[in-house]
Amino acid sequence: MRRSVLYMPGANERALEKAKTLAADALILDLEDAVAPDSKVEARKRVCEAAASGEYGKREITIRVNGFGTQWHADDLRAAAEAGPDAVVVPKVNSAAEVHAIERALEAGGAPDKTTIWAMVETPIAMLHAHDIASASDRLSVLVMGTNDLAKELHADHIPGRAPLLGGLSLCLLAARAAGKDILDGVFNDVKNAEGFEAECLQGKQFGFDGKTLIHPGQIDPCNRIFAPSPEEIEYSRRIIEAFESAGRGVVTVDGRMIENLHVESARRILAIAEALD
Ligand SMILES: CC(C)(COP(=O)(O)OP(=O)(O)OC[C@H]1O[C@@H](n2cnc3c(N)ncnc32)[C@H](O)[C@@H]1OP(=O)(O)O)[C@@H](O)C(=O)NCCC(=O)NCCSC(=O)C[C@H](O)C(=O)O
Ligand SMILES: [Mg+2]
Repeated sequence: MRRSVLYMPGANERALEKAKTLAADALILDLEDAVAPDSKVEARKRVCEAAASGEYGKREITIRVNGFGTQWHADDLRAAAEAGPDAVVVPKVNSAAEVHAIERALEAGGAPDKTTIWAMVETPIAMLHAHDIASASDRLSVLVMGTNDLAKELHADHIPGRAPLLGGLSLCLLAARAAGKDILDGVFNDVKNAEGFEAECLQGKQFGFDGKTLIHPGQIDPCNRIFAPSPEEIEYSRRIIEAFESAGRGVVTVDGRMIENLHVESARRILAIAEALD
């Protein structure tokens, strides 16, 4: 499950420690935006030690390296490959060729097979290349929306409902699903605005995102709740499966709504998620 995926500044030892007790499904130990240039090298060492420590239980552990064209990129990738996290998160991926370069760097650095690539899509060109990126490699398992960078590049405002970003979000979702990959929604910056956060989680869930990236521990519980099947969804899923199976024909109605096999498949997916979370 990747409902809640928390970024943690790689230079913040207290946060790295605290994360061992948090209910996030996955952690992104960050070397990019949350780490000042002077602290990059020290943070790299700290984050790689944390990733290799095995002290984070069943949480997925990922390392976000600095991007292409930065002075830290190659050394970050080399160190991350050696640490062997569940995934390496690469910011501002713009093409399939960049995915291939990451793949080669991980292989050259001796990364274990379990270390996959999470590609961040956060520029206008990445929106337009989203399917090329998502399908470039079997090692790429997840697309991650970078909505702060995307809004910056678009000269867009951050507004409730995210109208300026919907085109990009949709393109990336289409790309991820067409390539059979997971996709995570971007972060919500206003950490004290619980109502706005829940509305954005719900929007992401309704769009079809697998989960959301987070910046604060207070965002984990509402995110886990919203991205899990609700009791109503579970109950409805059970009823439509039962109605369909007992009718023994191609189409039935439940609560006045048409139910075909494709709805039953969706209901089975929801029940499988609920069971996995139980
Ligand atoms: C946003 C914050 C700077 C807020 O910090 P602060 O006001 O200090 O938070 P609190 O005092 O409420 O913190 C309470 C305790 O929780 C711990 N904490 C806070 N954040 C985290 C975290 N992310 N992971 C783990 N633990 C965390 C504090 O240490 C406090 O602990 P304690 O003292 O024991 O009570 C801050 O939350 C923060 O730095 N968040 C992460 C920022 C970050 O990682 N940014 C980069 C990723 S987002 C991004 O880049 C998106 C993308 O690229 C895009 O383009 O959109
Ligand atoms: Mg970004």
